[in-house]
Amino acid sequence: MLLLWSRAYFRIRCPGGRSATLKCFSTSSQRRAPKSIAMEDFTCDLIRNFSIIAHIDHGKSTLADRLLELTGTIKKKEIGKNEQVLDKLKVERERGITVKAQTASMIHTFGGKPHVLNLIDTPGHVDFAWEVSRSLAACQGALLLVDASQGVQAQTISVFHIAQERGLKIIPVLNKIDLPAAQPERIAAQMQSTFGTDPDDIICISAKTGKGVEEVLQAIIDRIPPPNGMTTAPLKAFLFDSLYDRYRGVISLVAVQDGILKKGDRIASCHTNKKYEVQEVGIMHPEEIPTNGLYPGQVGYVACNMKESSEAHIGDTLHRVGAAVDPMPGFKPAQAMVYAGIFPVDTSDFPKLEESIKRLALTDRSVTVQRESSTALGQGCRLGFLGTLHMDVFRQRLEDEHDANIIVTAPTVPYKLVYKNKDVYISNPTEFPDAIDVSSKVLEVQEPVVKASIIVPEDYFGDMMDLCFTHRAEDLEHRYLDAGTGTSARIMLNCVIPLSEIVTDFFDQLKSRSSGFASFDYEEAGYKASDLSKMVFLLNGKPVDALALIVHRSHEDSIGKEWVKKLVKVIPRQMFEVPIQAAVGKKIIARETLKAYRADVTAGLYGGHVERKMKVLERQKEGKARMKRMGSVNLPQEAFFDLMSSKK
Ligand SMILES: Nc1nc2c(ncn2[C@@H]2O[C@H](COP(=O)(O)OP(=O)(O)OP(=O)(O)O)[C@@H](O)[C@H]2O)c(=O)[nH]1
Repeated sequence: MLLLWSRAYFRIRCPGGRSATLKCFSTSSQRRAPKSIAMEDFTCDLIRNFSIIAHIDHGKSTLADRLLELTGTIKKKEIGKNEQVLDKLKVERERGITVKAQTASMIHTFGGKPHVLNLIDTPGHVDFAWEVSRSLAACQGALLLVDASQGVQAQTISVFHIAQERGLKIIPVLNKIDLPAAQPERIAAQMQSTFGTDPDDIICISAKTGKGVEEVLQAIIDRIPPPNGMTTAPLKAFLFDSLYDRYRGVISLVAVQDGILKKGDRIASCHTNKKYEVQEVGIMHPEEIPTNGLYPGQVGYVACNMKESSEAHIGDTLHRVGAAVDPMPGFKPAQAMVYAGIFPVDTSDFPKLEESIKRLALTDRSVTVQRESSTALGQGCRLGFLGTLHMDVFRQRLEDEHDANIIVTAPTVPYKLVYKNKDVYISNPTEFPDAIDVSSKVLEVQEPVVKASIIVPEDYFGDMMDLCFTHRAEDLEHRYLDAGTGTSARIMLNCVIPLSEIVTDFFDQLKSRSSGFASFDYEEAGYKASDLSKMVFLLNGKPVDALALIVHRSHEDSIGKEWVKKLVKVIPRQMFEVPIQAAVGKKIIARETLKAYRADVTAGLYGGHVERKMKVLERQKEGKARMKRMGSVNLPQEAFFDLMSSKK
C-alpha cells in the first residue's frame, strides 16, 4: 500500500498533435514529506531501472528534470532556469556538467497501475567514464540521448558500447529538436549507420520545452525489460554507489537482486565480510525517503552504521548474515590516471587541509589520497584523479566547500619502471631516477597510453592529424562517418596516444583548432616503452623538488625553455643575480637569469666623489657575490601559486 500519495491528472500534448491523459502521482512530499512508503506492492513487473547516457552537454540532466516533473516527483517551479535537480554540487551548477551520478526514484501510473522508475543519472565527461559504467550496472535499459544539431559524438559511441556490452535495452532519443540547427533526419541516418538503429525506434524530443518527453516515459515502460528477482531467495543487494552523511556515516546505494532488505536486518558484505545492522532503508525521491523495505528489482539506499567510505566497496554484494550468497560480478575499480600534489598556501594550514581532503574524498570514491612532503612546499597530499577535469573539479570543490587556499602541482601520470625482477609504478616525479642507466638498474621506462577517438568535420581533419602527431600519436587510422563534404562530412580518427600528452593542453587545442567541432574520447590501452627522463629546475644551482617533471626526450627543449621563462616571471628579484636552469641529468637544457634587485647604496652620497661611489658599489657587488655563494633562493608559495595557475 502506498501511504500519503495523492493522484493528479494531467492533459499533455504529444508531438504530432496527439494528446493523452496521464495519471501522475503528485506526491504529498510537495506539501509535506511522506513518513514512509510501502514498497512491497512494487513487484518486478512494475519496476524499470534505467539510465540516460550521452555525450557531454547533449541534455541528460535537462531530460532528467523533465521526467521528474512529469512524474510529479518534483514541482515545476522548484527548478531554476539552468539549475538541474540531479546536479546537486555547486561546481556542477556553475560549470553545467554532471560530476557525480545521482539516483532518483519516480512513481508514475501506467495502465492504471503505479510503477517505480529508477533513474540513475550518469556524468558525460570522458574523465567520468567509470561513473557511467558503475551506474549502468544497476540498470536494465538506457536512453541514448543525441543532440539533434551536433549528432553522434565520440562519447556517444563509447557509452553506447558500454551499454551494449552490459546487455542493456537501448532507447535512442534525439534531443534539442527545438533548435533551428536541428537536423533530426540526418542525425537519425547517422545513428542508423553508426549503431544500426532503426529510425522508427528513435524518439524526437526537446528536453528544454518538454516536447516528446511523455513518449519517452511510455517507451521506458514498453521497451525496457523489468528486473527479475525473487522475494523468497536469500538477500542479494548490489552496492553501486555511496554517499556520506555527517550523522549517519556512509549511506550505500543498492539495487536489490533477490530477497528483502529491511530495517533491523543483520547484513554482511561479500567483499569485507564485515557485519552491520540495517538502521534505515529507503528510496531517493529525489531526496531520501524511508520505506518499509526494499524488494527484488528495487533501487534505494541503506544506512547501516558504516563508518569509513572504504567499507562501502563499489561493486560489492550485500547479503543476510548466515545466508551467504555468490557475489554478483563487480566491475573494474576506478583507476587514477592523473596525479598531483596539493599543498596549503600557508604551510600551517596543513592539518585543516588534510581534514578537508579526507572529507571530500568520502563523497568522491574515485580519488586516491596519500601524504606527501616537499622541501619547497612543506607538508601536503598527493592525490590521484580520473583525469584533469576531475582534478580541477576536486580543486574547485576544496575551495568552494572547504574554503581551502591551495597550490596544485603540475599533473603527472603513473609511470612504470621495469627492473630485472619487478615493476615499480611511480606517481611523483621526485621518485623518478635522475638518470636511466646502469646505475639506476632500470631496464626500461614505460608510460600509460590510451586509445583515442576523435570525431571531426572533414574541414578540420588536417589540423587534427597535426595535433595528434605533435602529441606523439601512433597507429593513426580514420574512416568517414557520414557522406557529404566540408563541415557536413565527418571523420572518425583513431590513434594510440600517451596519456601524459592528453593531460596537458590537448583538449584545449582540440577544441580551439576545430572551432569546437571536434569531440574526443579515450580508453586505457596499457603501457608502452618510452624515452623519458626527469627534468629538474635549479634556482641558483639548487634543485626545487616540487617543480620536477617527467618529460619525453622530444619535448625536453621546448618544455625546459617554457618553464624557465615562466619561472623568471614569477620569482621575486633577490639581492643577487639568480640563474634559473632546467636540467636533465647533468645537462642544462635551458637558462634564464633573474636580474638582481639593485638597492641604491650611493643614494646618501652627495657631491662628486666618484671614487667613493665606485668603492661603495664595489662593496655591494662583493656582498652580493657572498650572498649568492651562501644564499638559497626562496620560492615563495605565492610564486608557486602564480606558476601553477599560469598554465591554465
Ligand atoms: N535548445 C535546447 N537546449 C537544451 C535542450 N536540452 C538541454 N539543453 C541545453 O543544453 C545544455 C546542456 O544540457 P545538460 O542537461 O546540462 O546536459 P548534460 O548532458 O546533462 O551535460 P553533462 O551533465 O555535463 O553531461 C544546457 O544549456 C541545456 O539548457 C533542448 O531540448 N533544447
